[in-house]
This record gives sequence, C-alpha cells and structure tokens, in this order.
Amino acid sequence: MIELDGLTKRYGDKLAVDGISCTVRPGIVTGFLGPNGAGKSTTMRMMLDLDRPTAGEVRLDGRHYRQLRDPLRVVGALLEAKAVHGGRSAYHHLLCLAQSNGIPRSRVWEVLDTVGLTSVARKRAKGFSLGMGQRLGIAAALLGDPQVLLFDEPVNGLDPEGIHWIRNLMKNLAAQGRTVFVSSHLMSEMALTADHLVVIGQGRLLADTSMADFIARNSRSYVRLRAPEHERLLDVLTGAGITAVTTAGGALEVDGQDAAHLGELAARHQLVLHELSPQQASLEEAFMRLTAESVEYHAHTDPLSVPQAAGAPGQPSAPPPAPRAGWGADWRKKGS
Ligand SMILES: Nc1ncnc2c1ncn2[C@@H]1O[C@H](COP(=O)(O)OP(=O)(O)OP(=O)(O)O)[C@@H](O)[C@H]1O
Repeated sequence: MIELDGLTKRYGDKLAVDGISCTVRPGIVTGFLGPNGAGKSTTMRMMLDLDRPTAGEVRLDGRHYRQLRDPLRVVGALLEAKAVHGGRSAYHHLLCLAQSNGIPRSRVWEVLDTVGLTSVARKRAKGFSLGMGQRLGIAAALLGDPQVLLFDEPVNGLDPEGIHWIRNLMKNLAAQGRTVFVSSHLMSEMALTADHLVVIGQGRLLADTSMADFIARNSRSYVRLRAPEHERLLDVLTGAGITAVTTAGGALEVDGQDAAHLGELAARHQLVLHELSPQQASLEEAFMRLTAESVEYHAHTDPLSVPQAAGAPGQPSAPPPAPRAGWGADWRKKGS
C-alpha cells in the first residue's frame, strides 16, 4: 500500500505537487495519469525519497522510505530506462544492487529469467536496445521481491510484444497481491492495464476512482439508433417523450435511455432497426475532458487543444478528439 498524505512539493514559485492525499491499494493495478507537467514524476520521486516533500508525506506499507533498511525488498521502481552503468553486464548490474540490499545471488538469475534476459546476462548493458534496457530496469525493480512496485512510463518506446509482456507482468504482480502504481501517457494501454486511476492536473488530485467510474463520470454515454424508417422512429421517440438528435451521418442519438428500452419501444411500433448500440467514450476522451482545464502546455497549431468527449446533450456529437499533432512538439506555455 502507498499512502500519500498532503504531499506537496514546491520548486521556487512553482507548486509542482499541491497537497495530494490518496491511498494506492494492493491487489490491483493503479494507473497514474496527468497531462505533461502535472507532477507525476515529482510525486513518484518523492515516493522513493529522491525528492524531499515541502510538506506532507508518503508511506510505503506504513513506513517512510528513509526508514527502510533494505529498500529494494519493500519497493521496486522503474523510473528511467537505462539508468545503468553501461560498461557493466546485466548480471553485474543486478548483482551490485542485490549485494547492497542483502539479496542472494541466486535471485539475480531468477529475475533475469523472469524478464527474458538470461541469454544476454553477460553482455554489456550499453549495447542493449531500448526494450532490453526496459526489461533490465524491471528486473532491478523485481530483485527484492517487493510488495510495492512503481513504473514510470514503462512501455515508452517498446514494440507491441514488449508492451504486451509488460501489461501482463503488471497484472500478474497485482494478482499476487502487490501494489502496482504505473504512469503512462498511452491511454489505450492504460485502459487495458489499470483497474483504478489516480489523475492529477497542475499538481492537484483530480480523480481517485475505478476505471469504469472514471469513464462514466467524465464522458457522455448515449445510444445510437439507425432505422430505414428514420422519420417514423423519430416520431415514435418524440411521442414517448424521448429527445433524439439526428447526426450528420443519419443516425439518431439518445441520451439517458437504456438501449433495451429503446429497442422494445421500436419493436412495439414494428420498426426495423439497423443499429441499436450503447456508446461510451474512451478513456482518452474522458481523460482529455477532465484535464482540459489543467493542461499546462497547449499546442498552438491544434484547434482541438481543449477537447470535448462528445457533444453536449441535445447537440450532435462533436468529432472525437483528433490525435494531438503537436503532442511533445511545438508547445508553448499556456497564455504566452
Ligand atoms: N527540479 C525541478 N526544478 C524546478 N521545477 C521542476 C523540477 N522538476 C519538476 N519541475 C516542474 O514541476 C512541474 C511538474 O513536473 P513533473 O516532471 O513532475 O511533471 P510530470 O507530470 O511528470 O510531467 P511529464 O508527463 O511531462 O513527464 C513542472 O511544471 C516542472 O516544470
């Protein structure tokens, strides 16, 4: 379990983390989301005592990091890939870590096997690909068989096989009853991996809730219908006191109604339906909707930089947010 209690970090004028309190529970994967500059890395660094909080505290299974005699046995972290002495072999890198934390040599071979690096264990880490470097970082995190695991952007730059592997690894670690806390900017990946979400924006806690609840609360859900007798369906719906909006594509969208109820209503009027589909926004849309106000950097080339998940009730749907062409490039400070 990780407990954050009023956790605050100020760098000069900049309040990077602003009084965050929450508990990251064991047995599930908790995703840590926030726009660029939200304070995720700073929060994770404070969890590992790499940065001192200005106020508040973090406890890992009830203790401060500083109180841990062999930290790797309590918490494992992947903060930065390739934080490795490049001249050392994978084996020696892990052996040094093991020896400084009272971990037996045999465990080094176990974790090398877990991450699939046994065959290159004696090779120098500087020749490793990005994916191999990530696997070595994960081996280091697992070395002490810790109950708490932190992963900062673990799938960055990995190929689909590597992403799949890390996803399953995190799920398995959580299924073993460990606390797994993972940050990522890849929403589709997070949607597949995390059960619970902690979302921050400009250093403040915006949400601490289950994945399903987060999407439901931060997006519009509606039912889409298509019928060859479009006008008659519209009349039937209106007659039943149901507001339906015709989209540009010729479908009808209805908010706040159960799909089964709408299907039965159409059947009672002998209306053929070609589509009757409940629609729910993606995690990405829900995230962008929640954090639109707290995005620190906006791309000035992107007109959709304040995104909408869908049209407001009674309005035709807004187009889904376009992939952010300027994400990571061409940024400027908001308001500058
Ligand atoms: N050492 C530092 N000195 C001054 N300001 C800092 C320092 N580290 C972080 N900041 C500022 O604190 C804020 C939070 O940064 P942080 O790196 O924690 O955000 P993040 O959510 O991890 O961002 P990203 O998703 O871009 O990695 C940012 O405005 C950043 O510029």
